[in-house]
Order: sequence, then structure tokens, then C-alpha cells
Amino acid sequence: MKNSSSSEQQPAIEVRGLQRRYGPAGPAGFDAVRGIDLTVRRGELFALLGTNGAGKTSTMELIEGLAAPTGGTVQVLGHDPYRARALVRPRIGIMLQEGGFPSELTVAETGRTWSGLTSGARPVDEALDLVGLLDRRRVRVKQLSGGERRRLDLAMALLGRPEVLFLDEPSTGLDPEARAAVWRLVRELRAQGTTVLLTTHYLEEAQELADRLAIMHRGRVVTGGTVAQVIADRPSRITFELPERHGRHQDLSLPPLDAEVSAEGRRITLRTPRLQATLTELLGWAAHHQIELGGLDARSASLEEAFLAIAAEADNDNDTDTPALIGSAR
Ligand SMILES: Nc1ncnc2c1ncn2[C@@H]1O[C@H](COP(=O)(O)OP(=O)(O)OP(=O)(O)O)[C@@H](O)[C@H]1O
Repeated sequence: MKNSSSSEQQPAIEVRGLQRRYGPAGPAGFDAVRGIDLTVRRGELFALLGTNGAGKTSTMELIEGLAAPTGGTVQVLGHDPYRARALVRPRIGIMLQEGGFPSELTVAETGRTWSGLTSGARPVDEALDLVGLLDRRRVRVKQLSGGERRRLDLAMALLGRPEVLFLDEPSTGLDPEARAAVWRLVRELRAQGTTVLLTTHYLEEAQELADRLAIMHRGRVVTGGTVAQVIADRPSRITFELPERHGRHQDLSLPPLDAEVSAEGRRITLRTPRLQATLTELLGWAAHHQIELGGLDARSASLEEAFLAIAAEADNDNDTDTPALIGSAR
């Protein structure tokens, strides 16, 4: 009898001490991935984020089995994706950043060609329908818009009904409507049990979709966890503009607030761990002095703010060689 429980408990992706070096040893080479650990559970949507050149694509390629690591190990569905490619490849789907399909082929011909290279478990028309390209099946690839090509890349990654789907910046070049459609589809696939590893530059995309995420910077994972965990210790932000100092607004010093206050001209920014309490005090003060706070905006920390702060902190720590500067994605 097949022991399904042990394979279900096994993570979909397990990465330990992963390293990737381009070029020779020594100063002429470059360490793009510097010993990272990641665990992606079955059925989870995991987002790999990072600053430009952080090493996301280099990491994805190692996990996809497209290259051999310089050091460390990768397991996908319990196998080494590079050495045991024949076992792993039929069970995964890869949406590359540039699919590079022949431009003279039609959409349907591309699907048929690609289908022959995968397990072909999903009919071509079904895959095209999932990404909204069915009515473009007779159009040549070269005539597709950039966004339609991206969706074709995604359709091709879905042909084998993959257990693990790799999406490298899936919504780059898509208009907001197409992006929303891709998000819906990714959520549906996840709901059906597909494990998804996603890289993206859109932090909103990660915030919308990811169960967990890791942020990479200069070849290392600098923090990770659920979106809530990553933004947990980040302050909320209140911004507003004070009125000109004249008439009854002569004395405009703010009351003592549990916040870090910064001012740029009349524009004030408060960073506070207690959004509601600080906002209440601020509004009470404004009402008491009959002050109109221009362009008032109050918001909880977002992934974007956390990301920017984490990248800046990691840069400040640049000279040290600590493998995990803030936390771990495990
Ligand atoms: N073939 C290569 N030879 C040498 N260096 C490379 C090679 N490919 C990538 N790099 C370098 O490795 C680093 C990581 O690149 P990678 O493409 O993995 O980062 P990324 O996080 O995907 O970046 P981006 O978000 O900008 O696409 C970069 O500094 C890049 O210049």
C-alpha cells in the first residue's frame, strides 16, 4: 500500500545552505546565493521577494533543477531536482520570465508543441481557457501583446497539472485587470492543492497571495514568515499637513504623542506602534485648537514599508557577514 501520509508531510520544497557562484573561485567570481534555507510546505503559496539582484532568479533556477548549486542541497517533492530531473520535471510547472516561444507559431500550435514536452495531463484548450487566451488560439505569438505573452507563459506552465508551480514575476507587464485575473487563477490553483513558489517585485501581490514569504538581499534571506509576522514590529504611519501659522494658529506645537515625529515644512509624519491611541490624541488636539489637518492619512504598516525598512537595515549591516540578519524563513 502506498504510504501517502509520509509524502504529504514531507515539504514540497526544502532548501538547506544553498549557494550559487557565477564564475571562478576568488575575486573574479560572484556569490549570488550565499547559503540560504527555505521550507515550502505542500499546498502553500510562498513568495520570494528581494531587492534588485538579490538572487531570487538564481535561487529559483536551482530549485527548478535548471542548474546545479555550488553548495548546499535542494529537495523538490523529495528529490534532487537537478540530479533526479526525470522524476521531478513531470510534476512541476515553470513559468519563466521570458518563455521565448517561437514567434511564428500560433497560440494553439505553441500549446500542442509544449504539451508534447510535458505530461500533457491538461488539454491545451483548458490551459488557454484558464488564462483567458482561448479566443486567441489562432493568433501568432508575435502578434500577442506583452501581457498576452505572459499569460501564454503561464498557460504552458499549467499543461502538466503541476503539483509545484514556479512563477517568476507572473504579473509583470499585465494591466490591472489581467493581473487581477492571474491572482484569481493562482488562488484557485492553490485552493486545489497546488504548491506555488512565486517571485515578484509587486509587494501588493505578495501581500494578497502569499501564505508565507522570504525577503532576500544580496544573496541572503534577511527575514521571513507570514505577512503579519513580517510587518508585526513595524510602526503604523500618520501623515498630515498643519495649517499656516497665523491668527488662531499661532501656537501649533503638537501634544506629546507616543510617536516618532518628523516634519518636512508643514507636512508632518508620525510613526507609532499604537495607531488608534495616537490618532485619537491627535484628533482631540486638532479639535480642541480648531485645526484642520490637511491631507490626513493614517495607515497600518504595509509589506512595502516593512520591505523598504528591512532593505535599509540590511544595507546598514552590509559590512558584517551575518548569514541571517533579522530572522529566518523557516
Ligand atoms: N550568469 C551570471 N553571471 C554572473 N553574474 C550573474 C549571472 N546571473 C546573475 N548574476 C548576478 O547575480 C546576482 C543575482 O541575480 P538574480 O538575477 O538572481 O537576482 P534577482 O533577485 O532575480 O534580481 P532582479 O530582481 O533584479 O531580477 C546579480 O548581481 C546578477 O548580476
